[in-house]
Amino acid sequence: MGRGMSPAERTGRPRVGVMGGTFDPIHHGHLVAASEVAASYGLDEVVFVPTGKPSFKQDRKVTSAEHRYLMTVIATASNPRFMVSRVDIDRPGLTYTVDTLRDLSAQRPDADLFFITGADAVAQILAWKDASALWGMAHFVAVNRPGHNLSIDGIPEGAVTTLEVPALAISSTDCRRRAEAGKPVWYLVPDGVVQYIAKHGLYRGQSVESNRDEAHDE
Ligand SMILES: Nc1ncnc2c1ncn2[C@@H]1O[C@H](COP(=O)(O)OP(=O)(O)OP(=O)(O)O)[C@@H](O)[C@H]1O
Ligand SMILES: O=C(O)c1ccc[n+]([C@@H]2O[C@H](COP(=O)([O-])O)[C@@H](O)[C@H]2O)c1
Repeated sequence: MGRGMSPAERTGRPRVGVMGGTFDPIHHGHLVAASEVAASYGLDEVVFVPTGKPSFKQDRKVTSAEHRYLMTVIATASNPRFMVSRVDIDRPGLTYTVDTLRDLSAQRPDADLFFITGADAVAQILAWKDASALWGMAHFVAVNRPGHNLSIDGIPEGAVTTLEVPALAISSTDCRRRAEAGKPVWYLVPDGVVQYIAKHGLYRGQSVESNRDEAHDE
């Protein structure tokens, strides 16, 4: 049984969700997406994987990986089925899902992997590094997201399935802008993340670093 199995197929192997994201900061849209996919696909756990240097966000500043990692740990701590992995933040260079899945597969050779992605991310998936290799490494689950059309046109049949989840019009961009303007982010992000943002003065011009991959700069 390959990892790009049909989601309905029960192999007896652990079913592990992989929720990749920059999580700058993590918000309830991410958590609801992971929870809904876990319930619908019978996942045993979901591993949240904060990106190191997200390849599609090189034109913007991104908060340091350690802050994003710790906010993700805080946000997921109360759910016994949610885990957080450092594979992407500990790997040098730009973050690519082909590397994420390779590393997680090596750590969990017994598991079937389900990569969870929102409508905006799945729309670009054919432009991801080694896209054609991805379908054999995990099954992809695309969830709806307000403001984005959920389309899987052009993706090989059966590689991606879609799931309608409760629509939460929350984005990390909006959370950052609100924090920067001194507006509340209560109930958009978990309480502990609100407190973490305030404690470290995030999104007020501090703690951001360039997201350029200096190793690739000329
Ligand atoms: N409100 C949401 N509902 C469903 N999926 C979401 C939502 N927000 C983000 N996602 C998905 O979660 C994954 C990680 O998203 P990411 O960390 O980039 O958050 P974001 O809110 O899109 O951030 P930003 O606004 O900074 O671009 C992506 O697959 C994205 O599509
Ligand atoms: O592999 C790629 O080329 C690739 C390009 C863009 C995004 N991704 C992955 O998609 C997930 C969401 O990314 P982002 O930038 O929307 O936070 C995250 O796990 C990224 O590593 C992956």
